[in-house]
Amino acid sequence: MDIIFLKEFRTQTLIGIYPWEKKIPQTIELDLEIALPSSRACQTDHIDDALDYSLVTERINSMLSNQHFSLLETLTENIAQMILTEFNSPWVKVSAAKLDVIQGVKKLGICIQRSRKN
Ligand SMILES: Nc1nc2c(c(=O)[nH]1)N=C([C@H](O)[C@@H](O)CO)CN2
Repeated sequence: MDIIFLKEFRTQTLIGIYPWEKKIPQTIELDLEIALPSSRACQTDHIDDALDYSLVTERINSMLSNQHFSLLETLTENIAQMILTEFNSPWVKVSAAKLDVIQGVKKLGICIQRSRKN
């Protein structure tokens, strides 16, 4: 299985359970592993045969700029389901972390793995 990975992808979004978190965007850090539907690009060297990772970051930025999630759980689930359906990936791992939100904890978050149901 071939995998595209994106590490320490930082983006801004409204996230959290508290009233201030519904108004003030926070930086979150995403780590993604995206299984590829095909390894064709390894032979052809054509972007049309690849999963274009720049489209993934654009789509995530667009999703997160238009929505507020209360929980990191729902944020990661929405990203995972979008990647499985829109990018035809068979399997995805999504981690999302908040930075410096609890004293003494540099990063905290959640990591989920999801597979496409055929
Ligand atoms: N399991 C979770 N616990 C908590 C979350 C969360 O998203 N998932 N969020 C918060 C608050 O929004 C907090 O991060 C604000 O500092 C608390 N617990």
